[in-house]
Amino acid sequence: MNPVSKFTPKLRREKTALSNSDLAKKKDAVQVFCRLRPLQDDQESNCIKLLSSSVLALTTPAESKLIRKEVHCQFKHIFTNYASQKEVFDTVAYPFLVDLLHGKNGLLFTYGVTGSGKTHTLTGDQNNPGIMPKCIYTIFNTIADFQAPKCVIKSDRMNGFEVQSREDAMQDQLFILRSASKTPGRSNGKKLKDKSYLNDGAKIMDINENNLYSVFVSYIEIYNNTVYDLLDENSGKTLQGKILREDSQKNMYVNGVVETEVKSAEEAFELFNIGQKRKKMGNTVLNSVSSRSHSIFNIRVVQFQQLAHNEEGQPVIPDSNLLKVAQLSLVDLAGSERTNRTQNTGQLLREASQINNSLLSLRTCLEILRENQLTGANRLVPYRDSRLTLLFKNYFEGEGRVVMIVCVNPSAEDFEENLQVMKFAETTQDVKVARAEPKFTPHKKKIQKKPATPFACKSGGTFTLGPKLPEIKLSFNSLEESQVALERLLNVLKTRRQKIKTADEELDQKENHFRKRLIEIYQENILGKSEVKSMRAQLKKEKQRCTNVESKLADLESKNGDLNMKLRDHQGEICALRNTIAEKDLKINKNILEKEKIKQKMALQNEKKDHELDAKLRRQREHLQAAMRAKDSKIQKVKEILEGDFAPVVVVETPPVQEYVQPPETPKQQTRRPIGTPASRQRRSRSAGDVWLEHNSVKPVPLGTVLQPSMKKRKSVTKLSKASDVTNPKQSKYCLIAQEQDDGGDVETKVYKGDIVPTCGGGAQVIFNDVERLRQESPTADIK
Ligand SMILES: Nc1ncnc2c1ncn2[C@@H]1O[C@H](COP(=O)(O)OP(=O)(O)OP(=O)(O)O)[C@@H](O)[C@H]1O
Repeated sequence: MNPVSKFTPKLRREKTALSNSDLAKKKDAVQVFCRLRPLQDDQESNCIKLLSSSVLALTTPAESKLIRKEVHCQFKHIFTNYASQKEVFDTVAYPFLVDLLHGKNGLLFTYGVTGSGKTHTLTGDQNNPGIMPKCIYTIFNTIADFQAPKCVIKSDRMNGFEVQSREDAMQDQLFILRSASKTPGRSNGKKLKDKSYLNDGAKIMDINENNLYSVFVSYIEIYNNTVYDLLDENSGKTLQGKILREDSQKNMYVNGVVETEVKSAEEAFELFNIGQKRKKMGNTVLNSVSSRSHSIFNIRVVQFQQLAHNEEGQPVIPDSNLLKVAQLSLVDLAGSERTNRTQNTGQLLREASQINNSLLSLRTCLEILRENQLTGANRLVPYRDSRLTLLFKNYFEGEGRVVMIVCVNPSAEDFEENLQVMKFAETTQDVKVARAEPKFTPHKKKIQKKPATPFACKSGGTFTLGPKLPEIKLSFNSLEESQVALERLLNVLKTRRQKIKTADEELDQKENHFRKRLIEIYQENILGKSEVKSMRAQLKKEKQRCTNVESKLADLESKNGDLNMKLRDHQGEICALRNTIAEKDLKINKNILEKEKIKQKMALQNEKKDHELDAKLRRQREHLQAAMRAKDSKIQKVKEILEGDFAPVVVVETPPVQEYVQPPETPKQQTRRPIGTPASRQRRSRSAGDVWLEHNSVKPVPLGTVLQPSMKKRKSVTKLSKASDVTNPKQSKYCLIAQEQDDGGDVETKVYKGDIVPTCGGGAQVIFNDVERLRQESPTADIK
């Protein structure tokens, strides 16, 4: 049975009128909610303080290097870390569903730092379902009794919907069943209850019960600024990028996106799970299951008024133009990341930079929108900077309600990122978007009606010329009977003629209608042809542009190649020059080293010479001093001899002074020439061992050397005051120790040694036969 449209296109004109005047007046600010997630660890420090149910304070953590401050942020409502998924759904998403089932669009997106709970809020898990599963359940709980037959409404993959005949719908249903049984992963929503979520039975109360509803879902992701269809079965393992297009009503849509009709929540979840498996996820330091792309789960509800049922009890379906279409986009944005915290590298780092770029574009667009609205400026909003903003362009320009949930991890570690998130939230709240109005399908495509057979009668039976011709039996016997038969024949012929005339008229009418239709088709064909022609021209232009760009690219590439060659040459030259420089540097360094060595050598030689000269000088000086001292001591001794009452002392001539004089080992008397020694004096007996008379005139500086005068038995005196000091017959040896210290601290010790020889007068005389000299140089003398 072909569907018959019972509507006039009036409603459409009403909609256009609304969009021009009323929409411009009714504007609502974007609603921004905040949801705090629980801290992972109770010990973690918190940077967020709740001041009321809509205001929070963000405080700089003590360990931060930033100046300490408290930033206050206001939201439509703040959900604390204790808030349940139901509370979030009831407050944020429920109003969206009311709108959706009344034909109004909506965009709900979660925004926040990675790991702040965006996916948890939007999807949740089986026991704790988030906004998406709750929305799906609520829709099906509500429209359970008002669902349109499957496949009667069909997506045209160009953002529009078309109405199918029941036969086509049946065929499509069969096709779906067959392909579902062939595809191992698909179970047509029947066996997937175990993968489902908890249904709390929520419903929307005031829907239009005269309408029938069809629900369609699509699931896309924007990864590295490319749009992918997560439900595209034909792409194989690698998803193909999709392009964004504008439909006739300037709505952005993903060209060729798979939009599947679902008849139960489970079917929707099955598709969501299929898409979820294809979604790009990553394991980062901050979240083990981190979304690396922005994912968009679209729910579209198509509704139409059910005016009548046909003889078979099937609803009569209206024209495609009168379908009311509304869309709810649930967007899970990838988390903003600071690379120094996530420590991402390679692919993850590239992804993060793309994520941050697209979020930055979103922020820029909203900032410019706000500026335009606040100042009346007309700055171009750069929606085209990223696929994310381009896709949602219509929402920000008044295609529906926009709500953002800012997810926040209150951990002090997230402070700096949270600060940025709060700034963005502030900007977003100031943006106003036109209030959503019910939308009708943007596509005008009508179903193909089968052309009526010109000769078919309305009842659908075969064409007859009317009642059968009566049998005529003419008889000359009964003229009356013949007359009646002829009249009956005449009547039948008249009826037939009338019928033929009516058929002729009908035929003419149909012919006219057919001709008219033919002309229409011809005109459409001409229009189509001219459209094709203009598109071909455009394509040609584009191709030409492409060729130009390609040739430019080739030029640039060859130039680039030349430049690279030159660069390589220059690099080679630079390398050679560097090598030469390095060699020269090496030589210079060698020369410097040699010079340094020569200098050191010369300095050493100079020093040596200086030392030698010094030593020579010192020796000469000492020699002179010694000579002087010898003279002095001679004079002194002569004096003492003259003054004393003991025998005159014979002084041994001092040997020439040396640097260091070792005490003589062998009998020195043999080598020394005694001066003035009395020839025949008796020497004291030495059988009992020599006893030394040690004469220390002053307190001597302790020698502290191994060279000590060898005196086994000794008697020490500091002064010879009496003659008996010398004449004691036990003493046979005399030793005089004298010390001198010069200005430089050098000490010179002299040990004069001699034999005590008794004199004939009963006195004694000392015959000096040896002198030992020990010079001790002060270690600091050289430094001076
Ligand atoms: N309100 C909450 N209550 C309980 N657990 C939460 C809440 N919010 C988040 N979580 C948990 O925190 C973890 C990270 O959350 P989620 O994956 O939702 O972060 P995300 O913002 O989507 O991160 P990304 O941007 O990296 O994808 C998950 O294990 C999630 O269960």
